[in-house]
Amino acid sequence: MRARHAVLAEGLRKTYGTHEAVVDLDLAVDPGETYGFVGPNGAGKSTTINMLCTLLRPSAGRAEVAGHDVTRDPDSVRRGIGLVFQESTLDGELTAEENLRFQADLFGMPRARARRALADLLDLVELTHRKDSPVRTFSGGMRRRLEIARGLLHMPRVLFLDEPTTGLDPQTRVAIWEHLHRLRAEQEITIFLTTHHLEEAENCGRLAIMDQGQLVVEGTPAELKGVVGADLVVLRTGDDERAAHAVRERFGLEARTGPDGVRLRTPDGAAFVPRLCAELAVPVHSVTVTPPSLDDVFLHYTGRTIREADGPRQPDFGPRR
Ligand SMILES: Nc1ncnc2c1ncn2[C@@H]1O[C@H](COP(=O)(O)OP(=O)(O)OP(=O)(O)O)[C@@H](O)[C@H]1O
Repeated sequence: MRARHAVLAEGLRKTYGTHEAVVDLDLAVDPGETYGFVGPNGAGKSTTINMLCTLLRPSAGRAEVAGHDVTRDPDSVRRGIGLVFQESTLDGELTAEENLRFQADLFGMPRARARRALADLLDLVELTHRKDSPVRTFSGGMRRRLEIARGLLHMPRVLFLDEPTTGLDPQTRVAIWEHLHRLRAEQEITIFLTTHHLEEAENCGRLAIMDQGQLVVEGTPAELKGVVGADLVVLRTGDDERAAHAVRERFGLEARTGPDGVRLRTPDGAAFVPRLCAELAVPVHSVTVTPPSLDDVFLHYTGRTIREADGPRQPDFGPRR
């Protein structure tokens, strides 16, 4: 029988001495979901994933993964999950195929089944043409794809990915996500990942924002952004002052002029723009609509931007307001 939840945690806690790394965590992830754990460095994401993967014993509370209790039945949990860690654990001297075969042997997979699974997975992550090359000759993105394939070799029900695209360039990040979406659709597995890249979190069906060991809020990216509020609409017009005045009078919205044009906020920018252009009586040269970002959500709930919480980092979340 299939477990009702792919991942379930109740009052899960991890304490290191007096430091509470994870505090009374409750969560439930359905089979087939892509669930993201988002938060700055030190939020407790890896500690949580390690408890769920049976690599770390909880200090209190309980968790079930793929239908099995992580403390009472860790072997069954391990058989039901695949893992991709932040650091590469591939052997650079072995070829892609040898790395996978080594893993299949570890799992005691019968040869014929392993051969088929291996060929299918190399195909899925588009590495068949490089299967005989030593992994040391692979790019970062190729290695990560191979690691994902390796994590899937024994056909787990839940794939855990700790920071799946950290250290990869934005194009490679997008490519990895194309693979992840495809494999979720083709293999119907649950994906549970941690990330502190907010743009990556957009790929998840549901997100939990974590800060200082606690789950701050949970929801779909759209729900979370909806809580923060309105889209930003920026108009370039023939007469910005007149346009701003008309927006205030006609639509009752706050509108300000600035070097980039007229700025206003409204809950559904895309639906509002056609009406605005039709009724404004000022020529509109261009319109941009920017939805609230997940960074806005993080700020809303924690009082800090994720970058402030993280310390100095590269600006990789796109434009901020
Ligand atoms: N073995 C340990 N001993 C003591 N403290 C630890 C240990 N492992 C983690 N911590 C602390 O627990 C907290 C949570 O760490 P964790 O690695 O889970 O965070 P994270 O959200 O995964 O961060 P990152 O994105 O940097 O991996 C941090 O304050 C960390 O310093």
